[in-house]
Amino acid sequence: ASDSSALAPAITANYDYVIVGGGVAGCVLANRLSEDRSVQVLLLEAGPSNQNELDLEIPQFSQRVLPGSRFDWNFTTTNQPGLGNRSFGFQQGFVLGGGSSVNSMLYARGSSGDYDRIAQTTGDKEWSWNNLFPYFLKSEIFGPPADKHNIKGEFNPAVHGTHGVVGTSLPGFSYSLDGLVLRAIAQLPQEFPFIEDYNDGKSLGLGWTQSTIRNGTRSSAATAYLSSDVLRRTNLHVLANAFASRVYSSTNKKQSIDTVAFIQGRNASTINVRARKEIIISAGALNTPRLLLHSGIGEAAALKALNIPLVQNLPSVGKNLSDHPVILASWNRTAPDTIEHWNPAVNASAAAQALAQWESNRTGQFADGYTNQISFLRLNSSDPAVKAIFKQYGDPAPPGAAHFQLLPFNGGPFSLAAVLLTPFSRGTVELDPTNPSGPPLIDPAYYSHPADILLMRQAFRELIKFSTAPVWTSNLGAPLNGLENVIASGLSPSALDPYIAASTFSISHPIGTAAMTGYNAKFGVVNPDLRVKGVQGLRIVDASVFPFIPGANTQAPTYVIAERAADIIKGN
Ligand SMILES: Cc1cc2nc3c(=O)[nH]c(=O)nc-3n(C[C@H](O)[C@H](O)[C@H](O)COP(=O)(O)OP(=O)(O)OC[C@H]3O[C@@H](n4cnc5c(N)ncnc54)[C@H](O)[C@@H]3O)c2cc1C
Repeated sequence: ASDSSALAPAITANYDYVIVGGGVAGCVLANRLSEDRSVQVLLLEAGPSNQNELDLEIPQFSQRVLPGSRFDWNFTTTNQPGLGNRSFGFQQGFVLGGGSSVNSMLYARGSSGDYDRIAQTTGDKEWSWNNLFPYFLKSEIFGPPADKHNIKGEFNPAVHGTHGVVGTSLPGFSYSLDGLVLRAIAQLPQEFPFIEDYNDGKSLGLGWTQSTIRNGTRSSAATAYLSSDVLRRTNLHVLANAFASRVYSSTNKKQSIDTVAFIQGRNASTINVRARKEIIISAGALNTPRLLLHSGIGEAAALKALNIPLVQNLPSVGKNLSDHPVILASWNRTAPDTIEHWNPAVNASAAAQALAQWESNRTGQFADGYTNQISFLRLNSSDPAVKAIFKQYGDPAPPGAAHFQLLPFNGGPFSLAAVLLTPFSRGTVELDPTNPSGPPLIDPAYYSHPADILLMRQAFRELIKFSTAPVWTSNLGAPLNGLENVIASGLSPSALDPYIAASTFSISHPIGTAAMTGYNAKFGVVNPDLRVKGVQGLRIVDASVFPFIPGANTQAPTYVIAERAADIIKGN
């Protein structure tokens, strides 16, 4: 299954394009660039193949793939002063398909303002929502849910692609919780309006989750863009278990990058491949800056301290790391259809039955994702506390865009997650001076900007408001894990802030560490055409190029960046 030789024929010394990283962006590029059969494309992926891995196919298994599995890079953050000095695992996909092979499959594009802001700040209007919209449709193939229920009123067909490759669909298994959530928003329609489709670029409210699931099976960048017919292209070479350690120039012009050094498998010797046209780094927001720094592209002083010869002084490499912090609030809930009911450790026969059903026709509980509703919500700017934050720090969301997301999880206990979509804090990815070739130092710097704790407090207050809808009175039990004290305190900052610090974790949406800025900007890593500033032959295409974190789960935005990048590279 994860035999890389099944994917790749013999390596040669030269290709037209060498793509480093077979995740969301890398798979898109491998597919689109190799559509031209006259060019030779090599895709290098550090992790194993995704093929024949049941854990990566069954949607409901997404939560058991990570953390700490062989499909995770197993990174850890540095100690976070904003979180009581805790550090924790920062999950990233280590497998063909990258994050999309292991993630929670939520499909969300963000608001038009997320993209218009990129267009504005980079001076390239082609990055605007209106221009990118066709690329969303190009990448997507929207299909029926696993249970084939009538989905009229649950989405807007006008904003979805039906001829693309990444499968998307609405929930394919219903739970008693679904009815409770809908009743809760009907009881609090001002704060939590229903939205038919949150993917039209402007919708705020709570609606049915769209997930990257097709025919009851995870649709990842690998299954979608590297399907068997694409892998049969003789001009596309996909190599798994191939870790790129450096990009460099084979000539005496050190800023003309044309070679990738990589190692395939443990203890293997280094292989060098040349790209006749260009090298594209798509290693993700944590590994892309790591590879750039190892290649001498980064802040001159930091590289000198590490004895890495300087190729290009770009102080912004590894800076501007942004991520969505998330906190959970949980209550006791007993119901016959919480997810635990199908957990093999809790109910082996129900789990075996669900597996048999999934194997026979790709339906049932295992064909569904983890949360059947999703929301995109703005903080209420007429609330005095919110007003004060915006007055002092500015409104971090583009006009009409969400500040936070609430996600209900059908567990017993029942949990509500609050995700801060618009953090001000910026962190870093650096090489570890004590072990430069080891894992990078990842410092998301949560709540290092004073506004973020205030914003998270407000998001949490909204979460608690949601939990006061009358429907929950008879359907939820006691609050858990210290939440009872926070509620008893009337959500006072002295109780709330320690709760937030203790329960914040990452939703694994890192971006921004090789940010795109205008051609004449004094900072940033890539130009609007995604070429590395001051370097020839090298482009970056992945989540690291976002200058601002989108107000959405980050895979759909990354798919669209990569689709447009493919056209830029092909000169379309
Ligand atoms: C646990 C988890 C849950 C998530 N849930 C969601 C969700 O529900 N919805 C959503 O929209 N987003 C979600 N995301 C985020 C989403 O998956 C990412 O935003 C997306 O994958 C980013 O794409 P990328 O191309 O930038 O990087 P990735 O998809 O991470 O791809 C990078 C690839 O490069 C490879 N690589 C790295 N370094 C090297 C090297 N030196 N040599 C060779 N290969 C290398 C990696 O192994 C990886 O396969 C989640 C992510 C995780 C980890």
